[in-house]
Amino acid sequence: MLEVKETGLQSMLEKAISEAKENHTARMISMTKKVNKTNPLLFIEAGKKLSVDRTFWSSTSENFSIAGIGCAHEINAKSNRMEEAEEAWQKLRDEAIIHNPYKTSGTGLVTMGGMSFDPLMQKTSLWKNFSHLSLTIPEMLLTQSDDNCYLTTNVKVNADDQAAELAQRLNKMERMLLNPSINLPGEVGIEMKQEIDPETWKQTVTYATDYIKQNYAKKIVLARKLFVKLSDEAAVSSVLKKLIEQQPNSYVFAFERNGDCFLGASPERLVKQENDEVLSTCLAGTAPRGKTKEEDDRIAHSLLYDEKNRSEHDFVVKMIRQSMEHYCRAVNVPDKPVIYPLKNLQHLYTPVTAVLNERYSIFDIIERLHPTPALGGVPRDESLAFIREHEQLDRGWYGAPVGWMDSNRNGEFAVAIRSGLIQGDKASLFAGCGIVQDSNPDEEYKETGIKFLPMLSVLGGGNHESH
Ligand SMILES: C=C(O[C@@H]1C=C(C(=O)O)C=C[C@H]1O)C(=O)O
Ligand SMILES: [Mg+2]
Repeated sequence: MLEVKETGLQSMLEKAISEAKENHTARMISMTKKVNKTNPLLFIEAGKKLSVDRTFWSSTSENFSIAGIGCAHEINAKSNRMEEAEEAWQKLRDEAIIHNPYKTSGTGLVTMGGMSFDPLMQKTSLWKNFSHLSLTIPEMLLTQSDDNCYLTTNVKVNADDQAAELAQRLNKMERMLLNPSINLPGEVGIEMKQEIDPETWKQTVTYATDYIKQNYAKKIVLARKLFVKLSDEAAVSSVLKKLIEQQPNSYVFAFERNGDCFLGASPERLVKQENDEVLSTCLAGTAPRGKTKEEDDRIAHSLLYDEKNRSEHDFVVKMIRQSMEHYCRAVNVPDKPVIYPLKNLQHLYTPVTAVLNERYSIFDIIERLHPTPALGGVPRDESLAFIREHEQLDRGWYGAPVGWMDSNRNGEFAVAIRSGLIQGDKASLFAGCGIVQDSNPDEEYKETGIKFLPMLSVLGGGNHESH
C-alpha cells in the first residue's frame, strides 16, 4: 500500500489517474479526514436519497460505529470463499493509495460485509440479493469513535476519469451526507405475523433429539423464521436507532443489497482483532429476564447451574478454545461462564482472549470458527447435514459472520443473530436454539420466541409474544 501525505482530493485523484494511465489498471484511493461530530444515523438517512447500498456497524458498549454509503469496490467470493476474499482484499490493500493520518481503528481503507451461513446451501429467492460472500468498500465512510468523527472517501479511479469532475461529484456527495438538516422517518407497525407451523417445527426438534440420543451428533442448532408484514416500508435509519437504544451490549448492524436490508442487534462476537490481539466469545445457553431484581437473580442463578444449558455452552467453549489454539498463542479461557444480560433474555457467556500468530489473519480465524456450535452443532459436519436436510429454512446471512476490517490489522465480526431481512414493508426474522440430548420441543419453541423480541419490538410489535 502506498501511504501518501497530500491532503487535496483533486491532487490525489490526478496522481491516481496518471498512474492508472501508465499501468493500464484502475487504482483505489482512500482519503481520511476528521469532521465535526455527526450523527451516523442521519448520515445513513441522508444516503437514502442516493439509492445506493448502505452499511452500518455499531458496537453499542464501546461508543463506536461505522456507517458506509455506496460501494467503491465489492469483493465477492464463492467456492473457497475465505481464501478468495483474503486474496482479493490483500491485493486491493497493497495497490491502494491511502492518505490516513489517524491511527483510529475503523478509519481509512475499510471493508464491511458478511456471508451466508452455509455456502453449500442452494440460495432461495428470499436471499437473491445477498451473495455467499460479499465485502464492500463503501464510497463514503463515517467512523465515529468516542467523541471523534472521521470521513473516509474511497474511489476507484480509471485512466479515462477526469480529476476535476470526480472531485466535484465527491465533494457534492460529502456535503449532502453531512447535512444535518434532515430528520429520521417515523415508526412503522406490524400488521400481520406468520411463522412456520409450530407443531412441524417442534417435530423437527424431536427428530434432532432422537438423532442425538442415537449418537449421530451431540448438539444441533435449529432455527425458525417469523414472517412479518409491516404497515409501511421500514426506514433502516429509524430501525437502527431503536436497536441501538434498546439493545446495549450488542452489535447493531445493517447491510443493504439492492434495496433489501439485513439488519439486527447481535450480542455474539465471533472475533475481534486489534493488531495481534484477538478476542472471541462463547455465548450459548438462554433464560428469560425476571420482572423483579429477585426473580432475575433467581433465573440467572439457575441458568448458571442448569445442566442442559451448561452442556449447550460447554460445546461452544471447547470448540472455540481448540480453534483459537490453532492460530494463536496465549489462549485464555475462564473455566466457567458468567451471565450476559440483555434486554429480553440472558445468556451464559465465556470470553476468550489470545494473541494471533504472525502469519495468520482474521480471515483464517473466521474460516476456522464458523459455524461454532452456537449456530451449527457438534460434530460440525453431521449437524450441518442435519440442518440442511431438516430445517425448513434458507438461513441466508442469518447466523453467519458479519463485520468489518481495516487495512491496519483491526476488525471485528459478530454472528448475525437477533436479526431479520427487511424487504420494503415485509420482514423475515430468524431465531434459533441449541438442541442437546435433553431439549424439550416446547421449551425450545418458547426460547426462540423470546429471541424474536429484539427485532419485533423495533418493528412495532414488542409487547406481544411471537405467536
Ligand atoms: C441461534 C441463536 O442464538 C444462539 C443460541 C443460544 C441458545 O440456544 O441458548 C444462545 C445464544 C446463541 O448462541 C439465535 O439467537 O438465533
Ligand atoms: Mg438454548
